[in-house]
Amino acid sequence: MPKPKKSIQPSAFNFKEGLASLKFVPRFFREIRKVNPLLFYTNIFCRLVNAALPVVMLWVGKLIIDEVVLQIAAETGDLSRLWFLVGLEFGLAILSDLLSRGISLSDALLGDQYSINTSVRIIKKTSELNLDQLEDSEFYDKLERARQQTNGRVGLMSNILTQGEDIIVILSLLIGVVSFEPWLIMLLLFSIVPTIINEIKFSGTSYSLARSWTQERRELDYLRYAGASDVTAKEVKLFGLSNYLADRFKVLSDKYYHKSKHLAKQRAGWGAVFNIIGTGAYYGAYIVIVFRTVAGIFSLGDLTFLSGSFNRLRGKLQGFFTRFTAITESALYLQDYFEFLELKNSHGDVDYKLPLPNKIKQGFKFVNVGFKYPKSDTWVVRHICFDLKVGEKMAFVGENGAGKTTLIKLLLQFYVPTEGEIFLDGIPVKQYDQVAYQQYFGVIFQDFVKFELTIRENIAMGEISEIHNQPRIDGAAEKSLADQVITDLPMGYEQPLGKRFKRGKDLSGGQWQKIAIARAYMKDAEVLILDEPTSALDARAETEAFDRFIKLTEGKTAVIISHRFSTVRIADRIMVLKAGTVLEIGTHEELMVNDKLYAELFHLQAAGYQ
Ligand SMILES: Nc1ncnc2c1ncn2[C@@H]1O[C@H](COP(=O)(O)OP(=O)(O)OP(=O)(O)O)[C@@H](O)[C@H]1O
Repeated sequence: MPKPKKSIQPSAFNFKEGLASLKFVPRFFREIRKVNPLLFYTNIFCRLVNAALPVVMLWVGKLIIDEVVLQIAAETGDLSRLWFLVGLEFGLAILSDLLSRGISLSDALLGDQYSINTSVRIIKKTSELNLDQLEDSEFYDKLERARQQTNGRVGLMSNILTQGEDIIVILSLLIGVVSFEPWLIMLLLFSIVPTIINEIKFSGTSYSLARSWTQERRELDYLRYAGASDVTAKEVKLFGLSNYLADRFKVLSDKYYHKSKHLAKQRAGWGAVFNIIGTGAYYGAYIVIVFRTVAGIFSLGDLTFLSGSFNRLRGKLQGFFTRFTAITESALYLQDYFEFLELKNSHGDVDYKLPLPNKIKQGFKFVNVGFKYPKSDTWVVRHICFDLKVGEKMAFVGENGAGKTTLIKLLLQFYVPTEGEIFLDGIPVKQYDQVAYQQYFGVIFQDFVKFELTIRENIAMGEISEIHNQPRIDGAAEKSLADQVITDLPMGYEQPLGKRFKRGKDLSGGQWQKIAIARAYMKDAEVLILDEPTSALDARAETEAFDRFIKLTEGKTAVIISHRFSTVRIADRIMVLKAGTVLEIGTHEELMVNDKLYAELFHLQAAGYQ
């Protein structure tokens, strides 16, 4: 049984850190307000009115009891004031109920809208970042914590607003109690101090435990996915992996469970002890109030008002402190979310970026380019020098891991070369505006995305603003041979693909590739790159796809990566890579004469077909 790698301890939590995280709260509220100002202000208004009600209701209750006592003693028979007071209390009770429901409703609606807004921002932020950042596991930890932000923040919002509401309730009740018996406040303080100590002791521990487990939680999510998803189901069944994955999941989650159980038990144990002390203090106060009432110092109404107010005050104050720690913990997640939003593209902000030429004039030039992936000491490619001339069709070939895809990623500025420089029309590519630069390219990678959306959307992803431009979509589908796939589907372009959704239809590997290639044609890009997108096509379809590609992209610059030499040979020039360096470069005929790796591999494949 594999064991989780390290022992995870929640780091010691600093109470000050919790307090400091509160500085994110104003920004949080500004964002919620922006999401729906009307709902936001309605919520605040309802809470303000609701906050004034408890003390008013307790006071009306006191007046009712005093009136009842008066009526019993005086026997006047005039009950109109009593009925008025009862009616008033009834009205207040209904108002309080309506306000509470209004608050819950607006909390839920605001929370939903805010979570949608947060998810959208996370998607957009992710798209702004560079590939080296997206491929980093620390990035995934940040993303995971930011994602948690999207669900849990409804609670934070209502906690903070309830806190504000409770401050008003506490102040109004305090004024009521102090005006009768100032010393009761001493008892009150005594009754809540244990709660405060308890909260300070444990505040932040849940957050620091959860934070220290971010990576393991991602691992758990992944194991859940690997063990229970349509994508992995075939192999899980065939290799009998279900128990292995389930056990691995259980070992890791049990470890978390034990840690959080220990924390929860400690919290509950201490909480119970401190609560008993607090309850003792309350009953001390209650006994004093009862004695004073018996001695005739307080009326019966005063008794109910004071004991009611005291009890509520204690409850509200306890709630205030408990909620306070919940708020500081949640605000720490807020900090994670805002930190995520502030992530900068790793290529940095450069004050001025050159505009791109409308048309490429000369082409690209790699000068002594070398690259190591982040956090790696290995040169994946090195001393790479070649030209990709405008209008040229170039093919990259080489064994697995030779560095072909890496060169494409460098050309696309997904990564910056560790040494050397890439030029476009004589200017280093990093001087151009990166977003505009990447728009130059239409690329289909070997691991292209199978969007589980309609065929129309899958093709239009190449140029999404043209999704309703039927002739353009038809043209792209025809060029990539996807039109044959579409004709056979009952819903045509509107056919949802994949198995995830209702009416979805899955395609064969080759059919998916044709749809993906249509995406490249959809974009009227200056440079087209096909990174092994035809590996699942049958031999006839692949040859046809490449022939078409060469013809249809007449005048455009293109790069093709393929392991099939029979198709690669039609490229203008072929670059052969070996272990990250350029071994040979030239036309098919030149390389055959050269009689090195290309000629060897070509003969090897040709022999396989004989
Ligand atoms: N994101 C990454 N982080 C670290 N190393 C990577 C990453 N991507 C690729 N590599 C490493 O870089 C080397 C070159 O990979 P690359 O994908 O460029 O090869 P390739 O020639 O396209 O191979 P194939 O024909 O198998 O697609 C490999 O050794 C690979 O392990």
